Amino acid sequence: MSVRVGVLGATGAVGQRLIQLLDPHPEFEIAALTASESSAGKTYREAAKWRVDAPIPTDVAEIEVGATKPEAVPDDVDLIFSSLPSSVGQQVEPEFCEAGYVVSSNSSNGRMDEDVPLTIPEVNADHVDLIEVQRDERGWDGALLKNPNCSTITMVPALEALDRAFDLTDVRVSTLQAVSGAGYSGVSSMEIIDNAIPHIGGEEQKMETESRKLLGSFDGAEVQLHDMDVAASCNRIPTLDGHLENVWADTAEDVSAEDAAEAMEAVTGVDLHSSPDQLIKVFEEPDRPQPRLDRNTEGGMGVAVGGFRETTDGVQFNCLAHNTMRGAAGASILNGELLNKRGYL
Ligand SMILES: NC(=O)C1=CN([C@@H]2O[C@H](COP(=O)(O)OP(=O)(O)OC[C@H]3O[C@@H](n4cnc5c(N)ncnc54)[C@H](OP(=O)(O)O)[C@@H]3O)[C@@H](O)[C@H]2O)C=CC1
Ligand SMILES: N[C@@H](CC(=O)OP(=O)(O)O)C(=O)O
Repeated sequence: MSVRVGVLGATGAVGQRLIQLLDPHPEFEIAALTASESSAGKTYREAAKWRVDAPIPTDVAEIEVGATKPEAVPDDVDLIFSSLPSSVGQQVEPEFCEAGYVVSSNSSNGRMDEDVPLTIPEVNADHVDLIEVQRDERGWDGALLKNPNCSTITMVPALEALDRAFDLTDVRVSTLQAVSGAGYSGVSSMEIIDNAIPHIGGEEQKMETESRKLLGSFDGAEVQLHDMDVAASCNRIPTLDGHLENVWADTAEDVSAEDAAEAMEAVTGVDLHSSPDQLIKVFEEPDRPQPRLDRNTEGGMGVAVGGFRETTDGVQFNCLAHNTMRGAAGASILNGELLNKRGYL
């Protein structure tokens, strides 16, 4: 039997990706859509300025959009996906959890809260059980699970492979991020065409902290952050989708370029519908991965890496992932599948 799901922020850039991925999903059935007061009461077709490069699903198009509050969502909805602005998520996500809903959220609010699990199922699925601690502390029947920031998701699977084999000590990363990461009206064409912007508010700190939580260890009570040092520099460039990152990773154990590529190539997906068979695709060509050519690796749920070089204390490499698929909507859905499999719904 399929799980009835609701989507908060369903009309936005990430919300539309969620609809695209949920409509044909074998485990989930879309039962409720919400957005701001200005969209509430309209059909989804009227409320959403549909911008996905595939037709709007006809059955979803006729659903009436509700206000973003628990009373507007039917009680028989088992799982909520949230892609709200973080200032709105901060306020309403706890209200949904308190009302008994389990929420898989893409928004940045609360990601570093001590009792909120932050997961990439292929990397740290065990952290999901932090929900038990959360429920004890907050008295919720529902639960809140987060996926990380899109730039963080892009590098962490590769870092995890290196850490497991060679012990990471320091990570330095510089990003080239697509405009879709800022939302449809986030960066004006006059700002970004023929340009690069060396500032994305709050992004560097997210990469530096969320990566240490994801690679941290969970002992059943709390997550100890990984003790590696991470420093990031984030840049917006005029690509549409796909964040490309240049990473320098220092390790305690000796590592060659070949060893690093082999460790990453060996990473498989997990037994969840949206997890690819091979999580990390290694390119031999020195000029790959590239956003336009490689962002749809494994249907947008894979990570592409290449450009390996040995450095004095470790390796340098490049990595790329689709920021609204693996980096946002796909990540939330994968977390929803994890919640379902672990019996949290
Ligand atoms: N774009 C991306 O690649 C990524 C985005 N994110 C994060 O995901 C979240 C959504 O991003 P994105 O889809 O780009 O944002 P959009 O601005 O495109 O969409 C925001 C959504 O939230 C709704 N909304 C806005 N204000 C309110 C409110 N006061 N009450 C209820 N609903 C409201 C909007 O409804 P309405 O249409 O009615 O205004 C819309 O559905 C953000 O937290 C963002 O940081 C994370 C990773 C990647
Ligand atoms: N800041 C990211 C997208 C984003 O919204 O991230 P977060 O989920 O951490 O708010 C970008 O601009 O590409």
